[in-house]
Amino acid sequence: MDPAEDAVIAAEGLRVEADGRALLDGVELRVPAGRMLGLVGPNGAGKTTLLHTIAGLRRPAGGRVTVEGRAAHDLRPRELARVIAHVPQETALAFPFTAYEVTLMGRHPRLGRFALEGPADHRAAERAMAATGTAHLAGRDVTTLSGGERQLVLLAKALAQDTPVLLADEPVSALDLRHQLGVLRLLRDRADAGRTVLVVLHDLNLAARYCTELALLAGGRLVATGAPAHVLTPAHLDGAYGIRAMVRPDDLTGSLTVTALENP
Ligand SMILES: Nc1ncnc2c1ncn2[C@@H]1O[C@H](COP(=O)(O)OP(=O)(O)OP(=O)(O)O)[C@@H](O)[C@H]1O
Repeated sequence: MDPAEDAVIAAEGLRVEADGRALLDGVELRVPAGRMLGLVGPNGAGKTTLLHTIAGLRRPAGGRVTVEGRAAHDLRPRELARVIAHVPQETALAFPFTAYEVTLMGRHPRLGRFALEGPADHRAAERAMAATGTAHLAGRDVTTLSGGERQLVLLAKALAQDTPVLLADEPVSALDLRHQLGVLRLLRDRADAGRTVLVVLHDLNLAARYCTELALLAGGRLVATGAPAHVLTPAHLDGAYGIRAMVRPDDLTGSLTVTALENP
């Protein structure tokens, strides 16, 4: 991440606390447009907390985080939703809307007060469902969908929102292999088209393969940021996860693969 480039997402000395404990401390991050940043790190490292803070759901206790130059928690929710789409880690859906209605809700921040969706909104929803392979679920009650189907519909909703910034918290955690690759390709294509994507991933091999850069978080602090080859080193992985790991380029994809070894 070149500090000279304009950052769409920027964190400076970011500190977030809960119950007097630091969940994030001294986080420095700059993500320019056109990048797909993979946020990786062990359970409880602070990945979701960082995503929530960028999305304005948490207020920093120190430092600052900005999106397109403005602090997310200072923006009104509708304003914010025109800039950031957020795919949450939790995919539970309480109300029996259809998958199409849920996807179309992604358009609501763009509508005027009391305005109804127009043809452009319906087209955006249909495109998002086609892109996520969920068109066949359009008429289904979302409370009856499988975990993976729900995850894809929530991604469709975020895509329909059509924002310059997309935050996705473990968006492939419930997906089969084909859908994992499809979703990560979709996110990478959006980044390559000039949007900014921040994605939390546990699978380091997929992270190395699809992300333009990685940020490795542990204990609320950034261990390393930059190109996958800079971040995914045995020393960093030992420091963050406490594992011994081999890191090699994959013969077929050329991207790095991490093989974690059991402790002797
Ligand atoms: N509201 C809260 N009050 C107290 N502690 C919290 C709160 N929210 C999160 N934490 C703690 O902050 C730490 C970071 O949580 P976070 O959800 O950001 O981790 P994560 O890296 O996303 O983890 P995972 O990979 O398990 O999803 C955890 O130890 C969690 O227990």
